[in-house]
Amino acid sequence: MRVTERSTEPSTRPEPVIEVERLHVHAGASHILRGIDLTVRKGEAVALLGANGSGKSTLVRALVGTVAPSHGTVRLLGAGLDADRVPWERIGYVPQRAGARTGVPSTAAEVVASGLLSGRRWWLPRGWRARVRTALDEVGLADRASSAMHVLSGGQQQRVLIARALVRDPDVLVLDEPVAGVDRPSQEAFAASVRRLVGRGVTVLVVLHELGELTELVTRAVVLRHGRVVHDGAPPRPRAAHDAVSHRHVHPHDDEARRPAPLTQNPVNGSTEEVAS
Ligand SMILES: Nc1ncnc2c1ncn2[C@@H]1O[C@H](COP(=O)(O)OP(=O)(O)OP(=O)(O)O)[C@@H](O)[C@H]1O
Repeated sequence: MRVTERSTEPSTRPEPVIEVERLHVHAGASHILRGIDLTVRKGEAVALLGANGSGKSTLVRALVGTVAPSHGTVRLLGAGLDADRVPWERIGYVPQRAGARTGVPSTAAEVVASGLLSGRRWWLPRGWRARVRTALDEVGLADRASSAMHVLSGGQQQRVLIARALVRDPDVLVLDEPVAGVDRPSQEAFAASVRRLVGRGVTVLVVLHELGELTELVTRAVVLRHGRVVHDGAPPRPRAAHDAVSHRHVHPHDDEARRPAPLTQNPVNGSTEEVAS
């Protein structure tokens, strides 16, 4: 009998937290995601970049189960999305342009507390006030707990929504353009919280148009173009020459786009370009 040798060495790589394999998403006749493979491991801070319409939000929505794949698989924290065993309480999600207006005037603390409710649990857990306070403190809004949402700036409202995701004390945080159009203090507060979270071993996947305040923090960038991954590795470096708004971008055709290449990022609009060799 032939015995297959297997290594008894424990793997030193952190375990995968997000696993996407051959993911395709269609919407009507549109083929939006065209075979995405992506593994994010525990403790990574990954930026998902790409031009408008490249599929970033669709990928994130497929990850959290709000968009159904037409083909392929998604696993979160080791559980397949299709098997309905994902521990959602360990996952924080901030959707793109999440509306803070509910029709009912709510305070920041109430909005954050709603993050402690889940599909199966309609009551707040013991100690919820302290958790809400900690989450608001995390985004620099400890003093605004009892402020009504509508009196907060757009950036502060967005920070409250981030606190709503943080109040679960998640192991994984998925954010879709959390700082788009928000004021500078909110961007800085956001970067500071991500830094603390990553320091605690939380895995972060964040859709961004530009790395901005997160430049030093993000260790890996995944760039989408036309529904495909065209770069997965070191974050693109901003280049001074691209600062000009008038700068023209080259968008290669699909065939060229399949070839991964080193990229630089236009800091103005977040689009990426291949480095001239
Ligand atoms: N439900 C839908 N029906 C039809 N087309 C859709 C649907 N959702 C997304 N799309 C299209 O799929 C493409 C990818 O959209 P998606 O929002 O994922 O891109 P994105 O990279 O997040 O863009 P942005 O940076 O502008 O947010 C776009 O062309 C969009 O118009």
